[in-house]
Amino acid sequence: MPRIRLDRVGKSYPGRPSGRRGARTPTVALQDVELDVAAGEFTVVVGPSGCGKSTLLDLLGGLERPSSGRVLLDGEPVTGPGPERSTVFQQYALLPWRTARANVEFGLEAAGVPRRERAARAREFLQLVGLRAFEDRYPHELSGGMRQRVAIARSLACDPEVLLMDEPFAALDAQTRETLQDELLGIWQRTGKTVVFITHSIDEAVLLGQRVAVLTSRPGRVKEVVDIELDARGEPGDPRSSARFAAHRRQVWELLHDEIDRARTLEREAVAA
Ligand SMILES: Nc1ncnc2c1ncn2[C@@H]1O[C@H](COP(=O)(O)OP(=O)(O)OP(=O)(O)O)[C@@H](O)[C@H]1O
Repeated sequence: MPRIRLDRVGKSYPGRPSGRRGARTPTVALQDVELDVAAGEFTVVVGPSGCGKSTLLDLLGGLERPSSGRVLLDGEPVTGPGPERSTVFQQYALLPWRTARANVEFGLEAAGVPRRERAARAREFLQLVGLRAFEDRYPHELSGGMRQRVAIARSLACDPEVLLMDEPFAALDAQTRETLQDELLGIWQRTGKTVVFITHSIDEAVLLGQRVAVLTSRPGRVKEVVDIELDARGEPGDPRSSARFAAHRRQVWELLHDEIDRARTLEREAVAA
């Protein structure tokens, strides 16, 4: 049984009232999405802007309910958020009045973990993301990359089985982004978590994903799932410069290209309407 199964999932949002009668045309964000994610797998989702990627992650996180179809976790329908899933967002949602360590402890408090164990676990996970020396710093004393590391440590400290990541590195400079990509891969290899990761970057998708699911323009469906085979993953040298990386990159780009064009046309039509 897959850890996650999206079974013909659709999601519509009520549209804004428009016209003299105030009629609402619903926005169909996702339609008939089929996707399985095995336990321990790193799956990346890419797709044109507005095709429903964040919606997909919200459904997995239990923050939204599907309008049709089923979202299953270990065979059971997802009915809300749960401790076995944790989301990392693009903007590091840290509490500014808490130190790095207290931010990591935050989720553990909610889970009822005793104080001593909280402190030890928070330190362990700050160590894992290379921030042990910064545990007493407040968010405003940390760089963007460090803050995002704290957010990742906070998610991991609760030991979720599934890590949901919504463009977690998008706001970072290129160098910090590469460092965090490498760190995340290392953490994933060590911990064996199931990861669903959303990105706009094809390079990031090919580097991180064992599989890359390419969505169509809205309403988003799975156009194709590309298996990424990068032997270089465990080898010395940067996998980004391998010939296989370039081939996968091209493959994903070709799948995405038409969808991005279609999404732009739809956007232009919507503006003109
Ligand atoms: N709460 C909401 N109410 C109404 N419409 C929404 C809501 N959330 C998302 N949408 C619409 O659903 C569609 C999909 O949005 P979503 O944010 O999931 O796309 P996305 O692929 O993550 O976009 P981007 O790549 O630009 O971040 C968009 O047309 C968006 O306007």
